[in-house]
Amino acid sequence: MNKAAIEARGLTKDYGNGRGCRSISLTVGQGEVFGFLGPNGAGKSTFVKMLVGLIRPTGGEAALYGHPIGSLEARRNIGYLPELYRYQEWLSGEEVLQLHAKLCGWKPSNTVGRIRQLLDEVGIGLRGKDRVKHYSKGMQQRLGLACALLSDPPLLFLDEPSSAMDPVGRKEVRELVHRLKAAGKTIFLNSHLLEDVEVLCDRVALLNNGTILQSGTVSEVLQEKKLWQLRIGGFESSMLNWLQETTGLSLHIHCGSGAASMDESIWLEAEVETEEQIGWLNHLIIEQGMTLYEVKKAGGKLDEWFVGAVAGRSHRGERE
Ligand SMILES: Nc1ncnc2c1ncn2[C@@H]1O[C@H](COP(=O)(O)OP(=O)(O)OP(=O)(O)O)[C@@H](O)[C@H]1O
Repeated sequence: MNKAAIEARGLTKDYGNGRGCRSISLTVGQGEVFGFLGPNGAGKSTFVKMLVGLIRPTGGEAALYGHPIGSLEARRNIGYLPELYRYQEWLSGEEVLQLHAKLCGWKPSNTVGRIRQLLDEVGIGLRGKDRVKHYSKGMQQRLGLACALLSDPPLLFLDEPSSAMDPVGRKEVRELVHRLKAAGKTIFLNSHLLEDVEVLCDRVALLNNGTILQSGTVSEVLQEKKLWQLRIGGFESSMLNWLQETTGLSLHIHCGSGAASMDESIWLEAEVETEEQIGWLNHLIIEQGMTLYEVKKAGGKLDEWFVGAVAGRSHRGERE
C-alpha cells in the first residue's frame, strides 16, 4: 500500500508565548492537492516549516512518505516555496538555480537544459541572465517556484505561491498547479486565494488559533450546495412559486447589485445539488417565454464558509 505523502499526528509548536500550532493531525494522500487555509497568524506557515524540517516541533510527530520529518529521506522528496522568500540578489536567476542544483549534488553540465526549461515554465525564461536585484517581487516569486520544482520532487509545499503576482501571474500559477496535479504531484497549498483553492484543491483544512476547525473535501465543507445566478428578462413574480414547485429547488430573487437593471431583467438565485438541475431550470425559463441573458455560478462560497467558520472565534493576532 502507498504510504501517505504527509501524515501528522498531534504536531505541535509552542513558541513559548502560547502561539504556534496545537496538536494538528492530518493525512494527505499521494497525488492530492491539499488547501491549508486560515486567517493571518493562524499557524499555517509554522505547520509547513515543521513539515519541511525548518523548525523543530515541541510535540507530536509527522512523516513524509513514511520518513520522519527533518530526516534526509523526508527532505529528498520535497520542494518548498516559502512565504517570505529571498534569493541572493547579486546572482542571476540562472545562477540561483545552479546554486540550488549544486546543493542537490548535480553536475553543472546536467543542469543547463533543466534550468532553461524551468525558467520558461515559470514565465521568466527571457530574464534568466538578469540579476535578482533587478527582478520585481513577482519575478522573484516565480524564481522561488522554479527552485521548488528544480529536483522534480513528488511533494510540493507552496506557501502563498502567487501573493506577489498580478492577475496574469496568479492565473499562470493556477495553471502551473493544474499541470503539476495532472503530473501526479502532491501539493500542500497555503493560500488566501479562495477561488483558486476551490478550483484546485481536493481537500481543505481550516486552521484558526493553531488548531484545525474543520476539514474535508471542498464540496463537503460547502455542504455540497452550489449557488447559481440567472439573469432573466420578462420575469413575472407569479413565476417564482411555479418554478419552485416544478423544480423542487430553493429559488429567490437576488437583490444584490444587479437586481433590476435597465433592461428590467432580474437576478434569480438558485441553490442546486447537480448541474443537471440548472439545465432543467434554464429549459423551463425559456419554455415559459422568458429571456435568459446570463447564467453563472455564484462565487465566494468558500469565502463565506471561511468567514462563517472563523467568525466569533478569538483571533490569534488579538489574543493575549
Ligand atoms: N519565531 C516565532 N516566535 C514567536 N512567535 C511566532 C514565531 N513565528 C510565528 N509566531 C507566531 O505564531 C503564530 C502563527 O504564525 P504563522 O506565521 O505560522 O501564521 P500564518 O497562519 O502563516 O499567518 P499568515 O497568513 O499571516 O502568513 C502567530 O501568532 C505568530 O505571531
